[in-house]
Amino acid sequence: MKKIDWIEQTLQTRYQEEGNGVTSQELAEALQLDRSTVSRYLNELVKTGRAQKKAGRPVRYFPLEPYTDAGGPQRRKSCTGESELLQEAMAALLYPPHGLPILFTGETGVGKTHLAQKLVETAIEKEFLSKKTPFIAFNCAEYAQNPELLLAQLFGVKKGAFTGADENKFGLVERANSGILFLDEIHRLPPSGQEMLFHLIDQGFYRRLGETGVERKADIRLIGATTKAPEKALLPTLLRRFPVRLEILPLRKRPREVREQLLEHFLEAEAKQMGVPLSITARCRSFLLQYDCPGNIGQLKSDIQIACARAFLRNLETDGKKKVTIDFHDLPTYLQPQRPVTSAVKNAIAGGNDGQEGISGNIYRKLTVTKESLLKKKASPAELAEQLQETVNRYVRSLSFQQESRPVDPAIIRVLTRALEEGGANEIGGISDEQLYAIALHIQAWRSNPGSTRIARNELEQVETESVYEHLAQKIAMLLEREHSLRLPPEEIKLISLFLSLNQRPEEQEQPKRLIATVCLTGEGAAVALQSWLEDHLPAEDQDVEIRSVQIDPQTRTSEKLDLLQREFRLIAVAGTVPPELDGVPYIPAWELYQKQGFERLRAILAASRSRMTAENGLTLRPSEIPALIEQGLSETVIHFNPKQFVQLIQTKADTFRRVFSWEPEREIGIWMHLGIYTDQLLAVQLANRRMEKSAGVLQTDLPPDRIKLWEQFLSALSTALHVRYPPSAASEMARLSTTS
Ligand SMILES: Nc1ncnc2c1ncn2[C@@H]1O[C@H](COP(=O)(O)OP(=O)(O)OP(=O)(O)O)[C@@H](O)[C@H]1O
Repeated sequence: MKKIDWIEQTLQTRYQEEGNGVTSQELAEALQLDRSTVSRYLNELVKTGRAQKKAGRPVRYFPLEPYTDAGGPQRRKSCTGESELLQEAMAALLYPPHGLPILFTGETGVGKTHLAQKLVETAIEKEFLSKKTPFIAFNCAEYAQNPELLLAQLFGVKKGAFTGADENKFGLVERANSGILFLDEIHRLPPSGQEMLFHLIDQGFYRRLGETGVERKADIRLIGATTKAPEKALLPTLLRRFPVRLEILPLRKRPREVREQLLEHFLEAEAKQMGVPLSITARCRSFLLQYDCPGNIGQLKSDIQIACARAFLRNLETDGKKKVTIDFHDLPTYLQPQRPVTSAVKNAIAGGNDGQEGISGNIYRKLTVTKESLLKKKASPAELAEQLQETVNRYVRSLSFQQESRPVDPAIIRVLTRALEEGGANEIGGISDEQLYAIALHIQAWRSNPGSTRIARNELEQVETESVYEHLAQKIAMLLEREHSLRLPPEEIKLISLFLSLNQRPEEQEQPKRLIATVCLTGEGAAVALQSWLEDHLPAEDQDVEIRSVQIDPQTRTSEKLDLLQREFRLIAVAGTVPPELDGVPYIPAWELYQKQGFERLRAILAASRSRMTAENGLTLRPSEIPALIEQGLSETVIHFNPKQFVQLIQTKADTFRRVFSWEPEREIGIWMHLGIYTDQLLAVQLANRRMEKSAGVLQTDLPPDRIKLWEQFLSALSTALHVRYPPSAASEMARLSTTS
């Protein structure tokens, strides 16, 4: 940076701190420059209109224009209303000699990451930083379940630091040297990591994991971000290292103009992608400007993207019209409680809450290309409509924000549940939750606007449903009338019986579709990114595999959505940043999947799941293929023991286990993978000298003792070979996992 810019910018910062002008002596001290040099530059700034001075003794200098505004008034009015924050952050980022660490706080989706990126871009644009300045962004939540790995990612690892660390690896701190390190969800750093970080901030030195000798030097400017109250989430010692803390307000607390500007900005961006003129109805615009948006800018953006995709689809279907207009019905379904149930609602119920960033690629181009290729293949209009709708549904699923916020009246759910119970729904195989929700939403829609559902009575009457569903639907109608004075017309009752009957078909007739769940702690970041990556990379023969992103509860490691999905699909693998509590389903960490071996492992799982699909034709995975698959699977996942040795140990006992538990091959792989990952986690805890998790003692179980014994013996052999200590409950836990319920 040029000296004059440096002086101008320090003048800015000082002025903000002190408010009543700065003397050349004060500036000279702050910058450790000679006073006469500083005076010279200050006068130059005054001459060129970038500062002003107030006569007196001593003379005081004031900044004139915020330096972030070199882009002129247009820029200052940037759609984000963020210029003051940027200005403050810029002053901190460039504060000599190495910048001051900055902490952005604010609810999810307020734009913390966006602001950090913008800050660095602006600094580069204005040549305060060189174009080559590295900017490394890392989300600490992604490895929070494995603190060792998290620290290894950040600080690097020394070869041999632990089993599996077979080469020296440098960390992100090294990559960010002489540049900027952005740590999102910084509160996820374990205390030891927070300590390493403030040592780095204070001293400019750090060590790779496992290194003991000389420290390494790194000169980084640090930006942290957190959704938590920093006083509660960070160690006080680290918190004190952040002299500049900037809170980004949630959308609801920001002026209306900010929302207007954001709306314009996102619409413009979508119009650009569409390549056709885009407009929006007044009703829709005013809705978007005032609706409750708990996911902040991220949600507003994804809601607008959904509306645009739907409007574009309508335009594509009606053809001819060259202009796309977004109207109220294009808004995401969960914003429209009075909207009748469509297949999109059903899909959204099974798949919502999928995040903000959207699937990769341009949805409009995808739609246009799909349409053209289907037309070439001479697809029927119905097929065309179905395919296009499905493309939009996938997109909506990947963007839909917080399905939980879709309101369903619990009173209606209660009536439905009671009617189904009393009507004997269990005897016909039960009704799924998704189905229940779809019906509840429909009834709710009908109640708030009885004319809106426009049911074609005559057509419905021609559709046959079995009497058992008609009976159930009658029962629902009766209870609704009795308890809520809601009298459903006959066509509505018929429709409900159709909803009920639809549920039964797929399970009886077809194999459920295969599913890969991508998971992370928010269900939005890594999970969505992985979902779209997988959608682009699935082998041709596995294109039928459904991929859904899911949030995992950090405490329980479970997910209701995943439970729901498993009723509809056959879950063959989970990939992501947190291994969920799941029996017998292989888990592939995200970082591994992006590497060759990880992807190979996924291919193996896909192939195994395909052969299981054709198992009825006698094509199934052979037991002899299993060890190689496990070894391959574990080789990139585990770092604390040698997978080859582990597999050899398994093979000594594999036949016995197979005989006792009669696993299917896929299940067997899952069980061994589970044990491997579990063992690795235990070793990680033990190696880090952390207290071993409190064992619940031997589990109360009614499993046959010989099965538990078998596991006890095997775990004891593993204990000796791998130097791992299993808690007393491990054997019964493994026996429970491996026993088919
Ligand atoms: N001022 C803005 N102008 C344009 N787009 C923005 C702005 N702020 C945020 N966005 C967009 O909104 C989305 C969410 O923003 P971002 O990821 O920065 O939020 P965050 O506060 O970091 O959220 P989280 O805490 O969940 O990580 C991103 O797609 C981002 O590009």
